[in-house]
This record gives sequence, structure tokens and C-alpha cells, in this order.
Amino acid sequence: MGASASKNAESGAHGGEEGREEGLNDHQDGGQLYVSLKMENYKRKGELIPHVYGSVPLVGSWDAAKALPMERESASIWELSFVVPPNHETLDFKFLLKPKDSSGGCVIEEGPNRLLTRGTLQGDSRMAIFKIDEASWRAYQENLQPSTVRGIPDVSINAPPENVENGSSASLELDIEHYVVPAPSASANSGLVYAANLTETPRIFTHGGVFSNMDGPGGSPYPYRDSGTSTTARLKDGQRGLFVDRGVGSPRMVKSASANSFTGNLSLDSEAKGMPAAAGAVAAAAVADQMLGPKEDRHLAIVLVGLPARGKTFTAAKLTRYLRWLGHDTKHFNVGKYRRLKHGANQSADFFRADNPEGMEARNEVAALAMEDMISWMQEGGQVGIFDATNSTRKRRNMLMKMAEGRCKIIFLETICNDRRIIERNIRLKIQQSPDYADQTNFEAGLEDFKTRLANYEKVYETVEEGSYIKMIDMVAGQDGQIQVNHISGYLPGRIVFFLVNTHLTPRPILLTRHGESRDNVRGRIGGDTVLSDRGELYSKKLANFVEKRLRSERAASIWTSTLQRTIITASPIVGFPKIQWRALDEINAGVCDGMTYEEIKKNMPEEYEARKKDKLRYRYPRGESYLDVIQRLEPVIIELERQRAPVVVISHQAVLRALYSYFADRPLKEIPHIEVPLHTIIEIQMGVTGVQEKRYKLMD
Ligand SMILES: Nc1ncnc2c1ncn2[C@@H]1O[C@H](COP(=O)(O)OP(=O)(O)O)[C@@H](O)[C@H]1O
Ligand SMILES: O=P(O)(O)OC[C@H]1O[C@@](CO)(OP(=O)(O)O)[C@@H](O)[C@@H]1O
Repeated sequence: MGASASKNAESGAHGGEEGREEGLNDHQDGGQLYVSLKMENYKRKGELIPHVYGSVPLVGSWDAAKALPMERESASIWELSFVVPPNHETLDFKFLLKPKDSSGGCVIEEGPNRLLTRGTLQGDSRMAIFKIDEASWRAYQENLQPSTVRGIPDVSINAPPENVENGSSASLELDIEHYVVPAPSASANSGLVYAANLTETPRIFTHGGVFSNMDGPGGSPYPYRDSGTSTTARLKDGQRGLFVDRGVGSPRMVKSASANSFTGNLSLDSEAKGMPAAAGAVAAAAVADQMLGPKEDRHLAIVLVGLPARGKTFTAAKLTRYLRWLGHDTKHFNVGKYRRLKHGANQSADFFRADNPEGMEARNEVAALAMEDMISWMQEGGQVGIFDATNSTRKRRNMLMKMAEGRCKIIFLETICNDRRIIERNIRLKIQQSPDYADQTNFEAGLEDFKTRLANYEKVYETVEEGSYIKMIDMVAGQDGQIQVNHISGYLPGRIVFFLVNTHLTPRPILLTRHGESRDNVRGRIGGDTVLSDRGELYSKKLANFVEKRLRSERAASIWTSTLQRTIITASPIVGFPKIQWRALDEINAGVCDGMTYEEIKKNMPEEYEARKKDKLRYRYPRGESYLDVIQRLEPVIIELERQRAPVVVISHQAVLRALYSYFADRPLKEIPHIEVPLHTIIEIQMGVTGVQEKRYKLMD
């Protein structure tokens, strides 16, 4: 049994530990005491209601009929709270069980009376034993440290104290580089790899086919250099047409291991149609589309349009990452990759002339091949295909629309940039990054060739005026950009527009860290709302020191925390930056398991333990959340992180940071629950013009 007390009747968070009594006496001088008694039983499913009765009128004066019923706090935890004056007379009490329907008599717990003096429970906490089968109830001691953060506003800022050293015992080396540790191999380093290399490989390669180059100027067999694949293209003379193995691949089905996960009520038939691995709004929209939408609308093709070096591949990669993270089955098809594999990576600008019939035919052919691959994949269950090429003439777009007819819905996404300086920078980046110029040792010659290629495209470029489209106009040039949309409707297109409106290229760091070690971390208890351990306190000071040094030269920055006190307290020594509490950043809700150790869950709720072990991503704690639920509620956080132009420090929790990190690092959903996010370590995500880069600092063990 447990009791907690504080001066404030609003507190009383529970953390769950037996035998701790600290913290009470500090809060008993005057005012009222908040007392919270808790009982826990996993086996009884509510036929018996625990009550409290005792020596004072408040709890029935030992009259069982007047005993106070406890309230159900979760599936297995019952709670009774009341307020007493700090100098209240000693309260003797006992727990008793009464049947729900008041039919039979009540059962009073065995053993001596329990004693509450000045809000403190006297003696050892002990199990409550009743003389009926399976009726020993766990009575556990609460976290007695009253919240120190309740009632602080959602946004706050603490100014630097005058002449006060920021925690001398926690001072950092002057050089923060001293704390750098290697990032894991699958880290967030898209900025170092050209995005097109990571796109889909033609099926002809993945399914053992052979690429023909008869109609292209490529010539003899060549090995293809591509950091994203190890594919070697073999060319076979005299072979026309392309071999695409259509008999492969199966729908990506989501099978739920947990009865509570979102597919629980869907028929196998609708599962087989390939629902996304998602919860909440994404799942609801997917179900509605399956049931109500026209068949072709179940698959969406985002077809990029734009001149070279306008950020098409960059945007396509980013959108792919976002949609995948939300749980939409999404693939990025880059026609340039198909072209390089079929015709070689070093075509000169001539290849791209509109009056070069061979070049035109070769380019249309690879575009058609990529489109076919994309549609085949959709027919096997794929949801969103991102088709990345210039598609800069109406004729090419007509070809694509014809191919898509009755098979998928097309939305054109045109990137337009009128800023010469940005285009010049993009061109230089392309020469450095694109495999097209990997063999070109003379940078200036590469530059010249690319500019001629660009001019060839400009001659015949036709902006999109047909069908459904989204135009991003000067979106990276500063605040003056705009998005134009035409004929856009539906859940997913709406989300895509919202995402694109908020993204930009302003370089800035995002620092992700867990709170300092909490008392529950020390005890191995999950969830809860405890304060920090001594080591956790030390980390909070080191973190403040680090943030001050790392963000010294930044004009603006903000600190985001959850609403749980371990993150708020971790942020408290940071001064001079606004702090914002986000409920969305709260740790995964462990529902009825909140406050337990993993061992306790294994022992008391073995089915839950096993179900989570089997499918940690989809498993939803009874009355709590799954990782997929967490991802859903983090979507506004991701949008806001994309929208912010100043640095942000996010102080949150293990599960939440796994989900956020996976977005930046483009890690598959299934890996999210297993990503390592160590305590006392800062993951710095640098957003910039080439993508995302990661750096890690470990401030202490
Ligand atoms: N909307 C945009 N407008 C202009 N430049 C952009 C945009 N988005 C990204 N960029 C920049 O363009 C650079 C080149 O982009 P890339 O995607 O390779 O161009 P494309 O695919 O159009 O040839 C990127 O590294 C990025 O810095
Ligand atoms: O999903 P798993 O691996 O259980 O990790 C999430 C757990 O991490 C913990 C610590 O065990 O997070 P944190 O201390 O960062 O708030 C728990 O509160 C939370 O339930």
C-alpha cells in the first residue's frame, strides 16, 4: 500500500516503489496534505472493489458499510486520494474488498491496522492479504517526492543568474569536440550520399534480368559505379526491349501480433490489400481510402517536374523519408539512375538535346521503364511512388499520365527556382555529388557540360498547367517562396502539401537528448514521473554548459521538453533560451505497466511481455500506447522541427527520441523500437543544403 503527500492537492503522481519514505516531511509545514493510497492486483478483473475504512469519520469510523471505495486508476491499479491537515490525528485504517454488486459480504485484510501519521505511513509497507483465493494485493509505496514543476507555464525562460557559475562541479572542457563519439554506422548522414543513389534499382537487376542498350549510345558492357548499389549492368548486343520480371514480390502486409493494434478489426482481406504499418490518422485514412476511394486513388504517384539542379531529387528523397516514417509504403524511383545503368554514367550534354532523336528515345525509354516498375510495385501493394525525373515537357507528362490511367493517381510536383545564386550553388553541388560527373576530373569542364545540358532542357521546358499539381516556387530563397496547388484533395495529398510548405534549407542544428538519469531509471522502472538521480542532476548541469557553448553564436534557439518532470528538471539549468513544454514529447505511455520493471511485467503479465517482445513496434500497452501511436503524435513535432529556422534542443525520452531520430536517420519503422538512444549523450542533427548529418557527444557515462 502506498501513501504520498505534498502541500498541493494537484500533485500525487505515482512512480511505484516499495519502502521509500523520503521527501514527505519537507512538505508538511502548514497547508493541506495530499494523501494517495494505492492498491494493485493483476489477476482480479474488477469483481471486487478495494475500499479503505478506519478510525476517523473521513474513512467510516470502522463501519465497513461507510468504507470509502477506491477508484480504478488503470486496469490493475486502484487509488484513493484525500486531503488532510498536516497535524491531523493519527489515522488507523485497513483495506477491505467488497463485491461490485454489493451482493456478498466484505473481506477485510489480514494483519494489524495500518497507521498514517502526519501524512506518512508508519512501519513497513506490506502486501494486503485477504482470506480468499488470489487475493493478495500489491500495496506499493509511491514516489514521495512531490512534483517540483507542476504549474509552470508551457513556455518559460530563465535568465542567467548574475555572477553565478553554472555548476562548477559540472563544468565542461572548453572544447566540446572532446566529447565527440562515433555515430552508429546507420546514422543520419544523408548529406554525405547523393540521394539518387539510394533510390530504387531497376527490377531487371534485382530480379536477375539483363538490361539492353541497343538503342542507346552507351556501347559495350560497362560496370556501373554507384555508392548506393553494387550492381553491375551487363549489356547484351542485339537484345531489344527490356525484361521485367512481373512474377515477383508480394504485398507488404501488416499482420498485427497485438490484439490492440490497429489492424485488429480489419478482415484478412483488407490486410492483404497492403495497409500501411501505421496507427491513428494514417491508418484511419488508409481504411477509408480502401473502402470508399476509387481503386486507382489507392496508389499515388508524385511525379517531379523541373529543370536540372532545382532540388527535385532532394525533395523526392525528403518526402519519401517523411511518408515512410508516417507508415506509408513509399518508394523513390529516379530515372537518372535507370539512365546511368542503361546508357552509362558519363553522357555528354548532347545526349540531352531535344533535337537528338536517339537521345530522346533513350531517355523516354528509361522513363517508361521506371514508370512501369513503379506501377508494378504499386499493383503489388505499394502505396506512394515518387517518380523523380525532369518530366519537363507536356509530351513526356502525357506519356506518364497514359501509363497511369486506371492504375494510380498522379500529382505533379514542380520545383521552380528563380534565384541565380541558388541555381549556381546547386549546379556546383551536382558536379561534386552526381555520379554523372564522378569520372570528370576537371571541375570546370564538368561545370560547362552541365550548364549546356541545362540550356538544352530550358529550350523545351513547359511548366505544368495540366492535372493535379503542386508548385514549389522559390521555396528555398528565403521568406518569399510560395506553394501553388491545383486540384489537390484527399488525406495524403493534403499532408504532402502541408509538409512541403514547412520545409526549407536553412542550415541549423537540432540537438536530441534524453533527460538525465531519473530515479526510476536507477530502479529499472518504466514510465512514471520521478525526479533525477544525482548522476542525472550532474548531466543537467553539463548539458546546460554544453548548450551554452554549442549555441553561443546562435541568435535564437529554443529548448523543448516533455511535460514530465525529468525532462523539465534536466532543462532547468539552461538559461537564456525559451523553453517549451510539449505533451507530444512525453514518453511512450506504458498504460497499466507504468511504474513497473520489465521483470515485474514478465512475471505478472507474461502474455503482455511476450506480445511486446514479438512485435515491439505495433504492441500497444493496455490502456497505453504503441510505438506506432508515438510516431503519430510526433508528426506535429517533426513538422515544427522542419519549419524552425533556429536551432532546437529537444530533451525527451527513450521511445520518443527513437521515433524522432529514425525520421532524420531514415531508419525503417521496424527498427525504431530497437534504436539505441543512450543516456547522457547528445545527438546533433545538422540540417542543411545537402541533407542531414549526424554527430554525437557523450558528456558522461
Ligand atoms: N526547392 C528547391 N529549390 C532550389 N534548390 C533546392 C530545392 N530543394 C533543394 N534544393 C537544393 O538543390 C540541390 C540540388 O538538388 P537536386 O535534388 O540534386 O536537383 P535536381 O534533382 O533538380 O537536379 C540540393 O542539394 C539542394 O541544396
Ligand atoms: O520501448 P522500451 O524499450 O521499453 O523503452 C521505453 C522506456 O524507456 C524509458 C526508460 O526505461 O524511458 P525514459 O527513462 O527515457 O523516460 C521508460 O520510461 C520507457 O517506457
